[in-house]
Amino acid sequence: MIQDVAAMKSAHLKPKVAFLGPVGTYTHEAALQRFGSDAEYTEAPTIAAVFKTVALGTPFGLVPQENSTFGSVVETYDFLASPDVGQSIFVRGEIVLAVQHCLLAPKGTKLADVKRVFSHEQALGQCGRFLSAHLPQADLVKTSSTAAAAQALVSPDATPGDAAICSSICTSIFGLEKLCQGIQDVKTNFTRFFVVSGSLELPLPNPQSTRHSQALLRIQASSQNENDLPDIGKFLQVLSLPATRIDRRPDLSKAPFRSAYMVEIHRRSGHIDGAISWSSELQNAIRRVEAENGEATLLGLW
Ligand SMILES: O=C(O)C(=O)C[C@]1(C(=O)O)C=C[C@@H](O)C=C1
Repeated sequence: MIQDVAAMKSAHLKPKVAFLGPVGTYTHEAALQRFGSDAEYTEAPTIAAVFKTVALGTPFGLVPQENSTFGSVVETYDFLASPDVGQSIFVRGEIVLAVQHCLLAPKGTKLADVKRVFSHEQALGQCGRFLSAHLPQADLVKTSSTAAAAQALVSPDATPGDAAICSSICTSIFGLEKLCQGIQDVKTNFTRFFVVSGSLELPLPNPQSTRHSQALLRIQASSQNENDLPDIGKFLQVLSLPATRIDRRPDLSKAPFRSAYMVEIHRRSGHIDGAISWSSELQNAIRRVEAENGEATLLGLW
């Protein structure tokens, strides 16, 4: 209890925030926008490591959730499908960032010299048309983040002809040269990030709103009914709340081909000031799913 109070106070004064590193990723930029330059930042090498760092006690974390061109970030949803989320990690907010990708390479490299392009699979996907039009022969190498791709170009393993797709800021961080900019397929390209925390109660610094109107639930078939294919339509019907998106990942805790559905819910606007609280509304909805032999877990509230 004393520890909880201390954690709350320190989260407020100088928040500790884990992000997908190294410095220079879009996630770092989103974290700086949300928590400011005074926060104490921890670089995590992968998205899974951000979640784990938060589960182990770092109060906040930032993970990419979806890109407006390439879609859901699979590594994030794989973690949201796992039992840790909803127990020791919760989604507490979101932030949207405009993403303009650049092609960077060591000084002196020309576009015609490029043989390998390093980047996060999201960035490679968002620049698919540029890559097939300008570098159709290049090998595409997936990295854990865009800044990790830029870092690879200055590592001892780098070879001439290596380039990276990443943010413009990596030019100065890693001493690289910009070969092209704005290379993503769609000019207006945005990524949405989730703010995650180890508890639903820990106060967020500079909260965007004190009234929660969004939530994330994970819906699965209950363990007793593993052999029946669950009727997700039925679960959504009894949920009886506006579901604005559904993502599906394999449910690794059950039989093969079973699903975990991550369902984003918005509170009906007329209810925001209503007598029943948003979390009570959600608890009632969770009970209705359970009455239909489903399992529903609250993964976040913001
Ligand atoms: O690699 C980064 O820079 C990230 O922050 C990850 C990430 C993602 O996973 O979507 C974030 C924004 C861009 O869409 C590309 C990559």
